[in-house]
Amino acid sequence: MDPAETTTTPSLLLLLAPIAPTPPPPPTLALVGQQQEDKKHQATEEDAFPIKVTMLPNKGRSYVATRTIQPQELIFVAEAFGTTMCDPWLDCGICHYCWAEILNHKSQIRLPSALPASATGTRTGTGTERGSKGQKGGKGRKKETVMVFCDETCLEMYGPEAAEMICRVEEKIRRTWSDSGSRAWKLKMEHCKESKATVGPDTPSTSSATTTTAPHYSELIEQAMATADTKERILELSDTDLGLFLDTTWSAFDGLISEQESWITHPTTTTTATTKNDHQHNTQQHSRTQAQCGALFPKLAKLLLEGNNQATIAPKTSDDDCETIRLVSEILCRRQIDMRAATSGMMGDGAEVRAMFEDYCAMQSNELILFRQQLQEDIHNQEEQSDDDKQEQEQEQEQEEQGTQHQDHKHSLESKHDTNMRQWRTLISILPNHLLSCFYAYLRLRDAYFLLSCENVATSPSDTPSHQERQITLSIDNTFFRTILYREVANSFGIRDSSEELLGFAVFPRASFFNHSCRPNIQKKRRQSSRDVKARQMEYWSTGVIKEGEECCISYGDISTGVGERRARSALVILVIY
Ligand SMILES: C[S@@+](CC[C@H](N)C(=O)[O-])C[C@H]1O[C@@H](n2cnc3c(N)ncnc32)[C@H](O)[C@@H]1O
Repeated sequence: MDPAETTTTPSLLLLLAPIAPTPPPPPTLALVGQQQEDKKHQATEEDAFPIKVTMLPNKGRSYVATRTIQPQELIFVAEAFGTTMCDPWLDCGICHYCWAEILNHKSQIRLPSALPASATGTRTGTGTERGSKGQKGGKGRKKETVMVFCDETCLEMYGPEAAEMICRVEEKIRRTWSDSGSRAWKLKMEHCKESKATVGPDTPSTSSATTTTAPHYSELIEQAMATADTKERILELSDTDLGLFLDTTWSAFDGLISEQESWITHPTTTTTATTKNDHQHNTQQHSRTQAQCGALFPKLAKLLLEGNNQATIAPKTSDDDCETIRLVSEILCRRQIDMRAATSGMMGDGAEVRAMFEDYCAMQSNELILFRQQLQEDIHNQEEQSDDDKQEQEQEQEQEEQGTQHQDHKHSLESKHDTNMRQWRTLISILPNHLLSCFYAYLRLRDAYFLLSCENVATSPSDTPSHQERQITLSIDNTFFRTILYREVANSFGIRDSSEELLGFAVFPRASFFNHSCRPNIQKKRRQSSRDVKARQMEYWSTGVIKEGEECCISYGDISTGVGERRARSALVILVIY
């Protein structure tokens, strides 16, 4: 974003309902430091933006005062970039945009996820009494996936296309994964024993036809195992090496999923199957229906993520997963909408209050720290196992090793694919359980996006041009997913209502450079007014005099508050806003 634009464009939000005092608009995070330097030479001291980002020893980046800040000064306003509502509140009269309670308003907008493909946007329904907060969790989940908004203003601010897409993603996930047990679909993996058999309508039936340029997942698995092959060795890796190890492992997982997707995208597939016993080549024709595609991923998850003795992976999509998935989807939607607006030069007012995806990416990632913490916990839990368990495990391990040796003997008969899967299982057995849960959430997300993209391809010709213009298509790879996930866990704020009920989480990139202090000199305050778009914004006020050069800190609240509230955030600091 052009810094000049951030200081000259008036904020729509501020114009609509200004509050006093109005602070100077904050610049884009990435430009904060530079802009403050520039401002020093232009503005009087009182006008100068009062804080800048500085590196502090052992604390990383932090906001410090660029001048004396008086008590009760409004430092800046930030708007949530990504939000996610806790599952019980999804259809309980809380506006998804401004978080206001809208029980008594009659203009709720409901967005059934099963919109016809030709729908031009949203369906406006009449507000109903159902969905009061009192119903929270009481009557179970309704079949309809909805997002409710105070009125069209809130919906428009949120983005109707984003809301629609998020509903569709969620419904896909819940439908596809809920009855996985009843489906009887055989994975291609079970048929195709050639490690690199390529799929496609015109693919010759030989494994040498592979055209992949990226390393095959088997190479990536080998690469990861060569870096570290036990939990303890992983813990010894430097930050750089651990980063590479995680990149490689996630890319291997991506490769395994992509192989399945490429198989589905070509409805008539010719594969070469080499059986263990007679090495005969069989050509099989497969036709994939939507239902079959939908059934593939739960099977894939079972195949890929089973085998870790310690794994406690939920067989169904959990509410926690859905919260994470909604947040990731919202951020991806917002990114696409912003990119479109930037391309068309229509960023609109309020751009200086709003954060952009680049601001989100500038936040601190907690991936490495979280990984190490979880691995240490896993090791600690393992050590606490009773001697009996250990003995049992040793026996199992012995048998496994014997089996492995036996398998090695039979290596010439074993397919390359079986070997790959064995290696993959060995790799995931040394990963923390929490990472496997992340793999699950990622798989669910990719699955939903993939199925939706199949639907879009099938239905888009009948769409109106205006709908196509606004339509969002989501796709994700592991890098994007991790960028979003591990920044969110380190930086999200819990959003609470007046009775301190946790409604959901939101990320305010502008506020992400505030470090924690038990004696904070900055206080955060959510704009509360009902049906006011500003309710999605956060204000940061000084609590007393802050001298030039002094660090500006907020209180992250009771650190233990967040633990257990959300699996994805376990063991992390949760910023709590009242
Ligand atoms: C919201 S971010 C704050 C900005 C962060 N320092 C950065 O460089 O992006 C939260 C992270 O900052 C660090 N942090 C926050 N408060 C701290 C403190 N009082 N002492 C040391 N580190 C702190 C921790 O790494 C924490 O996970």
